[in-house]
Amino acid sequence: MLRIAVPNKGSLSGPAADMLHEAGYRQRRESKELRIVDPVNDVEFFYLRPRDIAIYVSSGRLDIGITGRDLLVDSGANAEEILPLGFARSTFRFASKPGEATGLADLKGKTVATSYEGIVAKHLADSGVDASVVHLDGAVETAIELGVAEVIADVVETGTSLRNAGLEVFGEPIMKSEAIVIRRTGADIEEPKVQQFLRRLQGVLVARTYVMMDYDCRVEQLEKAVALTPGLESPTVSPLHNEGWVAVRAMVPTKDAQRIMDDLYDIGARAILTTAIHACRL
Ligand SMILES: Nc1ncnc2c1ncn2[C@@H]1O[C@H](COP(=O)(O)OP(=O)(O)OP(=O)(O)O)[C@@H](O)[C@H]1O
Ligand SMILES: O=P(O)(O)OC[C@H]1O[C@H](OP(=O)(O)OP(=O)(O)O)[C@H](O)[C@@H]1O
Ligand SMILES: [Mg+2]
Repeated sequence: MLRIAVPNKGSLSGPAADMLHEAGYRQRRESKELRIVDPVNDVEFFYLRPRDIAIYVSSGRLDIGITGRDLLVDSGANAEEILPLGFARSTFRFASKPGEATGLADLKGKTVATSYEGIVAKHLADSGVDASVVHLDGAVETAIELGVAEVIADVVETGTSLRNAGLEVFGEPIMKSEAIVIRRTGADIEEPKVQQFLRRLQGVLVARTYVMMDYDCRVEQLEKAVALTPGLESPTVSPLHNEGWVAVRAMVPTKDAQRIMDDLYDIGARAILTTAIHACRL
């Protein structure tokens, strides 16, 4: 049975459970459940603190985990990213009161408050900057106002939390993060059960980012039309009863669908339809 660690709280937990549900796995009904078995799919899910997941997976007792890239790096655990999942996207950045710092060099001798001590200490050491780090569990934006630190290093998504605290980012982003699937470093990812799990999640990712597009066009316009909708491998082209016309079917990225429909219309394609993809295996 495949044993999988899933975040039980915070920004990662809801989207991770949604993705697993979309991939056809049974998920817990109550937030107090700490583990459930999905006998149909031969999988057991363990609901753990996001921060602890890399540690459990690195021990080898759990086969796979879903966590954040920043949490994996921060833990220093012996686990590696095997699939990015596209949600809980954020950057990890330094911030201070406006005008207090413009780059890493300004950190010398200062105190940096963060919940991600591992990332920050390594970044400072790699950059040869001598600054102290104070660990806080969360709400680190307040640390400057309350005199615990002059600088913070934290997760930034919209920037609202920083703005509300009157702080500004400075320097280059320390890292970009998103939810990822992890496995113990060096463990076999070709194992059939692991591959099947990854294919299911990849199917959800594709279903979320592509739509199916169908349209009719004149044979003379086919090459131009196909250039607009090349599909993943190659579009399906079927003859229509009306001579000189064909029906074309191809997957297109959802974000480009409206523009592609306009371009197809302009070259004479008609009956242009898009439909959602609910699941797929590429
Ligand atoms: N506002 C946010 N937008 C996107 N991703 C976020 C946000 N806040 C945290 N994350 C991501 O979520 C993961 C951290 O999850 P974790 O549950 O520890 O923190 P949290 O979501 O801040 O929850 P809490 O602090 O309430 O426990 C990290 O990968 C981080 O990058
Ligand atoms: O740029 P934003 O969109 O404002 O998002 C970033 C904020 O979200 C998270 O905080 P959370 O609400 O999880 O509180 P925490 O600091 O206690 O973790 C993170 O720690 C930042 O504070
Ligand atoms: Mg948080």
